[in-house]
Order: sequence, then C-alpha cells, then structure tokens
Amino acid sequence: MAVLDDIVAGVLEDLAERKARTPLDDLKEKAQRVPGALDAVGRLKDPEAVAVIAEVKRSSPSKGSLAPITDPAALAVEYARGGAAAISVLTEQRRFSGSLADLDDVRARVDVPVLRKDFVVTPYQVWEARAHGADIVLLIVAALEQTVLTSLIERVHSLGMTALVEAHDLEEVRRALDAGARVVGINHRNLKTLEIDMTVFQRLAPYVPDDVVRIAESGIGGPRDVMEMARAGADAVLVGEALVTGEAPRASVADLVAAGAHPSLRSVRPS
Ligand SMILES: O=C(O)c1ccccc1NCC(=O)[C@H](O)[C@H](O)COP(=O)(O)O
Repeated sequence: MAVLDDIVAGVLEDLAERKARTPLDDLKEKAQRVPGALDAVGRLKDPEAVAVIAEVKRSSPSKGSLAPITDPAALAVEYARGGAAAISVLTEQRRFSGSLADLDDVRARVDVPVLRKDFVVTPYQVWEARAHGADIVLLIVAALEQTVLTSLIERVHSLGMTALVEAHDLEEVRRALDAGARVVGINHRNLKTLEIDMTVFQRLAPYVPDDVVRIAESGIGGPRDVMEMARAGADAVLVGEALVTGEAPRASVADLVAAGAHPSLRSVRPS
C-alpha cells in the first residue's frame, strides 16, 4: 500500500472514534461559538515578501521522531515572534504525533492564521477544523476524488476558512485549479513514496495563475531555499523539519523571513 493510502486508512479509523464521541451537530454548535476565521490569503500574498508558514511537527513517516515539542503553543509563539505569517499544526496522531489539542493550544496563543495540517477527506473533519479555531485547512489532491475535492473546498470556504490545496504533479495542479482552489501548495515530497524532489515547485509553479497563492512545501532547509523558491514564483513557503530540529526557532524563522524579503528579489517578484 502507498504511504498516503496507509496514512488515510489510519486517519479514518481514528475519525470513526471521534465521530462516535462527538456527533456532527455538536461540532457545528461549537463551530458557531468560536471567533470567525482569519483572512489567510491576504497574509500569504504579500507583494513585498515571501510569507513563511512555520510548522509544529513532532514526527513524520519519512524521518520518524523529530522533536518532542512538549509545549506546541510556546513554539508557535516563538514562530510568530520570528515573523511567521501563519502556523501549521499537524493534527494527525499515528504518524505525526499531533492532535486537535495541539491546534486548540496554538489557536489560543497566536493571532496569525492557523493551518490544520491533516489528511482531511470528509466534511466532518472540516467542521472539526473550524470548531478548533483553524483558519486554513489542508486538502491533498492525491487523497481525494475530484467531486469530493470540489465539495470539500466549497465547504472550507463556506465556513470562512481558506483551503490550501496540495499538489505534486501537473495533473494534480490542474485538478486543484478546476476544483476552485485559491491557494495551491506544491509539495516537493511525493506522498506515495516520500521521496523529495526540490525541482517540483519550479516546474509546476508556472501552471498556477498569478491570482492564486503559490506555496512551496517540504524540504526547505534555510534562507537559500527560500530565495530559490521566491525566484521560482513562490508567495509562501511551508517549513517544518528545519525549524523543529534547529536550536532557535524564532531566529530561524526570522532568517527565513529576511531571505524572503531580500532586496535582490524585488526584480523577480511581481509588484
Ligand atoms: O513529512 C513527511 O514525512 C510526510 C509524509 C507523508 C505525508 C506528509 C508528510 N509531511 C507533511 C508535510 O507536508 C510537511 O510536514 C510539510 O510540507 C513540511 O515539510 P518539511 O519542511 O520537509 O518538514
């Protein structure tokens, strides 16, 4: 079984337990009570600079354990102080050691948009994201049939959130756009094999129109990578491992933010 299929199978088992504990109607009520979602598109498409989405990531299928992260909110606060435009919180339990409690904690402590990073394949999970304060929801094209992708994007947007629609090849980019994505994440990581190919963003970004937010995801190790992605047309970068395994998350984010606003990029970024 491909890695992605295996992850989604586990996600569906865990989801069945949560559904048994919390009926959808209760979740909808909770979603009415939380503050409205923040505008993410405005934060992620700054003509002056590449936005940095900093990720709270304890472990991963490709690398195993990365960092214990006992206080995800404290880490997120450091990221925000370093200038992160948004915080990504992995909520998948089995392979990433994340949880909805992490999302709650982070939401309560930062005022930048928060991304629920999970394997969302049902409307219930979209409601969950909103009920736990998410502003952005990841939808992975490779995990979804086209009609389901389209309806999940609509559901995310109808709840005031932003869908980050993730693709890894040209067909997936086209499917994301056809389905109504306004924010497309191009992942260097192939979620079926876990291989990283750092040329993927450069090759696919030209197929994403200028009025759609383009995010380069995975394998970004430092300021040089951010500048390379900026030259290839990235509006934002999503960074996990390099930040959680480093010594100083706030300073590391600040370095990435500075790279994304480097004066030499002015001539290559549309104004
Ligand atoms: O990180 C993995 O190994 C992984 C495996 C299978 C599905 C998703 C996976 N990661 C999720 C992500 O998209 C990354 O956490 C995110 O892009 C940040 O990547 P990185 O900076 O390389 O940690």
